[in-house]
Amino acid sequence: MATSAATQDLSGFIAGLPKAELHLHIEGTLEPELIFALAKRNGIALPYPSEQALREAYAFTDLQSFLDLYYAGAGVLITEQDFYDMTAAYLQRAHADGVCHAEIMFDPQTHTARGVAIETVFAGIARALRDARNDTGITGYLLMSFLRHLSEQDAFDTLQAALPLRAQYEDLWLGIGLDSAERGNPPEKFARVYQRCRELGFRLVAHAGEEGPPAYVRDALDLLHAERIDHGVRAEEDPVLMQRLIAEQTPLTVCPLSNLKLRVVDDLGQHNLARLLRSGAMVTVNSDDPAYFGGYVGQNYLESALALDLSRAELAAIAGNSITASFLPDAEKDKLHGQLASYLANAA
Ligand code: HPA
Ligand SMILES: [Zn+2]
Repeated sequence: MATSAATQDLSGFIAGLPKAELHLHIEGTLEPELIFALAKRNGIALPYPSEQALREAYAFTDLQSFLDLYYAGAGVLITEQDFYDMTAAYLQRAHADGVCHAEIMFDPQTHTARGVAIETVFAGIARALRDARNDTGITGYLLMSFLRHLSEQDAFDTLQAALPLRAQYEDLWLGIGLDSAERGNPPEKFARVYQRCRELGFRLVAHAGEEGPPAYVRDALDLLHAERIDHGVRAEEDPVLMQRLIAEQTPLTVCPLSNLKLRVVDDLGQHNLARLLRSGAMVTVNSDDPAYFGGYVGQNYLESALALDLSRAELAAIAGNSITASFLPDAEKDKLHGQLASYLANAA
């Protein structure tokens, strides 16, 4: 893409915006270089001759074609140090992009199914979060996500296995998510799991309306009691639902480059992000699986701004929404909103 002086200037403005990233799968931050390094460290043979060849395989046609490679890539994660290294690399990049706070999804079932202990997964990710907090001040929460292509029982078993770890990670593990193949795996499949998580006091998010129909968004709200909708872009096809999302200011964690790479939209200029924002929806911009979709959160802001003609005020509104829509305590949100306001005052 063009890197004119104006684009560089915009990119700098975006990097300086204090923001939260709310839709990020940590396994989706595994860059080909790290996949190869971890494969070597763990004595795992990869079916690609080079990092470049792996990157070239990232030509997706839909969500499932991505998920197949994403789960295969995660197969190099074996030790606590592997989970640490992956998470530390993400947090460093996020910090450079002006992310002050990240709410990170992780998929324990992807790892436990391969014989990796759930304790190992939690420990490596959590250690990186705590170190990054000390080193750079970036904060993070964890959203443990259930794979929706697996059974309700598998989700219950995962919850059961994770709960003994809750006290140890109570500063980090705040919520529950739902990801993987959406079509054919409607929210209702996990209504009882979410009910249990709600009773346990977890914050609730769910992917809906990425490839699935608007009814999945409605059911994520009504049956799962999701407080935020991950993606949600297809909600626009149902005007009544859209009015409800606006009235209730339900956050949508939109991921423009993901939608482009997974062919939810044909080109970024046709993405509904700007329309949703301008109609008053609580939209945020996020990277989803940045190693696979061609950009971290700053790149998602930048390419969206260029394709959709988002003004600097609109970009700042999106950053403000990300703070509002986070699960941070109100005092922390106020602090970040204050930082955003002073940044804008100085940038003006
Ligand atoms: O965009 C996504 N959608 C569903 N599941 C996922 N798991 C990682 N990324 C995604
Ligand atoms: Zn996602």
